Amino acid sequence: MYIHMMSDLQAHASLIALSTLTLVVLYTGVSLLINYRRCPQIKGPWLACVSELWLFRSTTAGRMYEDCSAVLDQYGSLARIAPNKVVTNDPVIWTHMSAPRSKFTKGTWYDPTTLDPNQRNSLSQRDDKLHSVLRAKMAKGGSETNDDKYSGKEIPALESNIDDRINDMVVLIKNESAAGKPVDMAKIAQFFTLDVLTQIAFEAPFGYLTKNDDVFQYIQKVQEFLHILELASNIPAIHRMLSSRIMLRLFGPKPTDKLGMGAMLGVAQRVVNERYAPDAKAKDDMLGSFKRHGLSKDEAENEAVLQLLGGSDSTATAIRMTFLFILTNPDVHTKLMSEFSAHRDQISTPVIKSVEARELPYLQSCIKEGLRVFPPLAGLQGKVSPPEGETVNGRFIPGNVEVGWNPMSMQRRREIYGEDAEMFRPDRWIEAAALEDDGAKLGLMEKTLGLVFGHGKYGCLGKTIALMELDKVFVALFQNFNFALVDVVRPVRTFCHGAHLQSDMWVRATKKHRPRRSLSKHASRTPSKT
Ligand code: HEM
Repeated sequence: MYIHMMSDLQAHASLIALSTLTLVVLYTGVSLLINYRRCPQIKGPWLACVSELWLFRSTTAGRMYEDCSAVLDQYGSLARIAPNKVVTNDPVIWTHMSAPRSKFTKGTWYDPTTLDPNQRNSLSQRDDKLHSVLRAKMAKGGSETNDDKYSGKEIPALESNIDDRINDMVVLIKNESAAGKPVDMAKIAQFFTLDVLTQIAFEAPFGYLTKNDDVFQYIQKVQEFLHILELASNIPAIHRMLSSRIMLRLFGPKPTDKLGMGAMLGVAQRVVNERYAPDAKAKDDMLGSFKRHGLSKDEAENEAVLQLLGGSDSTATAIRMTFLFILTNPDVHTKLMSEFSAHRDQISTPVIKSVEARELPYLQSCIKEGLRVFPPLAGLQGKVSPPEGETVNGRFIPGNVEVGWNPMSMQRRREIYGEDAEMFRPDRWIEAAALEDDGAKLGLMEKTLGLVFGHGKYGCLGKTIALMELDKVFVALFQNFNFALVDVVRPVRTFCHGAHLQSDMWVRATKKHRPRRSLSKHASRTPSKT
């Protein structure tokens, strides 16, 4: 009797186990099928078509950028990287999605770029109406694409502020090299961009260059945080988990922090409070412009800190990589120096003016080529298709699919830039300008290159500032110094987590002796304020 009961129970248990297993297999199979059917028109690695595991694995390994480039090579200009995510390197699709009246909107990728859980900023605002209201407030005149935001018109001292920071950078390199020390150009490039941006945002530079120090350990802390940010952007479930109130209270940046992003929020709070006080005097700078155009106190705080996140790593990468390409291509370096010599009388000292730099075609070609071969921002920046789906450039994109990009493979398209698109060759821009085709080729190249700053309703708000920095920095570096790489085997350490984390770009700098005005007379007199 007992034995009979036991065998009955065992049979029962086996039946339950089998049924559970069958249900799990069925559930998994149906889920994978449902996942697959969300976007069957667009092909990609099988794991990516049925689950988020492919994207998760690639992002945690820090290989998302290379992996997306490889799937685009394999599957064509639209490839699937998750059940409801695809990646593209097609400039027509990318331009279309960000056009002012496009029905595509910002996707979940942007959610983690919210710095304050109670307030979306211009980057993280996904509601198109609210986003355009915010952008219009931040822009002079509120033009549709708002390209004149942060421009010299809104901040009259912008150019002279950048000139002062260029002088600080030259002084720092001069001092280090006079002491016989190698200089880390990866660090110096970001000290420069952070000093420019902290001055624009908070009235005075934090003095990264003058102190030769990572003030608030901002660079170190942001580098640590970018890996998580990329993971949360690519995998919404991780973002939901990290953005819970408890997690934010425990680990989120707080204005009371002594270091990192939180410390920046603290400075932003203090400076904005002063500026928005009832008796505060109006000023002709970035915060003055924010206030004039109706940004609330909280919005101004958020936008001030967002600039640092959006504009310091990106511009620093553009400086580092273009510098490295010029330094390691002797023919390019020689042509650039010849251009500087030929235009010696038209180049202001100690710092070239932006309008003068725009008249130097070879310098401009180097800047364009650096941005092209190594686009500074590499996150997916996905835009969601309208619910009914849409056909763009001959490809149907089903509804509610997030389309991200891979700027590096977009900027190396051979049919646009030539068979040697992989190479840093500034002359391609000069050659395209000389073609007798009514500017067709050059126009296409410039339009495609422009996308490194985004486009239309989502275009970069800091493009004018970034280009002004680039106009000046290479003239200052290569006119003042001879450079040589310290480590020719590994000239720079570089990892990509949406932005490029770069360090250890050690060079030996030797001051050139040229009959120029003394730098010390023109060096910055702006006080540090941290
Ligand atoms: C070489 C340097 C830079 C590059 C390549 C770059 C590129 C970009 C890109 C690709 C976007 C996103 C476009 C999209 O969502 O589709 C963007 C947005 C943005 N950038 Fe930049 N950027 C640079 C420098 C700067 C600087 C210096 C600042 C600030 C002073 C800045 C502020 C912003 C802001 C506020 C946004 C959000 C715009 C919006 O969604 O309305 N950027 N940038």
